[in-house]
Amino acid sequence: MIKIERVSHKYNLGLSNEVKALNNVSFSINDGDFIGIIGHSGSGKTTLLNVISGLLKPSEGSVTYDDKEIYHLAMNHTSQFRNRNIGFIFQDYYLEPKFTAFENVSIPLMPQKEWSLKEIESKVNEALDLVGLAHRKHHKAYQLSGGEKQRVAIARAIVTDAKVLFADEPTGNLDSKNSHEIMNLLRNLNKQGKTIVLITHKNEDTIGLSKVLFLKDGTVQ
Ligand SMILES: Nc1ncnc2c1ncn2[C@@H]1O[C@H](COP(=O)(O)OP(=O)(O)OP(=O)(O)O)[C@@H](O)[C@H]1O
Repeated sequence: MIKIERVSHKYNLGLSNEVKALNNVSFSINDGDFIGIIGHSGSGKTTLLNVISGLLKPSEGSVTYDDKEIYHLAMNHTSQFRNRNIGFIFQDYYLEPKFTAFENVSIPLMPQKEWSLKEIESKVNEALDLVGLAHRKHHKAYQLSGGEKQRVAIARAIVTDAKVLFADEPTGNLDSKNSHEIMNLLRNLNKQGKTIVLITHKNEDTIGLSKVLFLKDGTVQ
């Protein structure tokens, strides 16, 4: 379970110029939830996602995973915790364009020296199979369509067996057919036990989710 308690965040731009991006946000995420975060541009969605996922220490408040406060861990433990437990999916995919689909998906397994090359190969193949892209594994990322790129990014997010997936507008660059397919893939991963936190602009993406939070000016409505 993830608990977000009294989280506020200010970006300090110097010369007493600051932006209050989050204001006293509290909610919890149960294991197996599929949470949607929706809100207008600038309402604080990405800031909130970065705070919950351990990328951005908030100015105030706490984020705990099973009673472990992530921002109290030593810096290297926070990144180790993220690498093992959390997968990220972004609107712009962030793939290495000249790496193959297979190589892109293998990247998160590299810092965890516990895997042999054989184990890495089987995990990557399994993840690519799960997203329906086994037949494109030797394609370089730049040779893939947008929908295929997002599938590779999802395979990369799940290859470490991460329990929680954070998806920041994963359908933002896709047409409606591909968006629908990516949302179905995320729904299936959720049915298989992944906890998912999704940021979206699109109301239709939030249909059937366990909880939808509407953010306005940094506050949950
Ligand atoms: N690094 C930063 N430095 C200063 N201000 C920032 C920074 N990042 C975000 N902000 C400001 O914080 C507020 C919330 O931004 P955030 O990116 O969280 O919103 P968002 O809801 O994700 O927006 P969008 O839907 O447009 O991506 C905005 O007013 C933004 O200008």
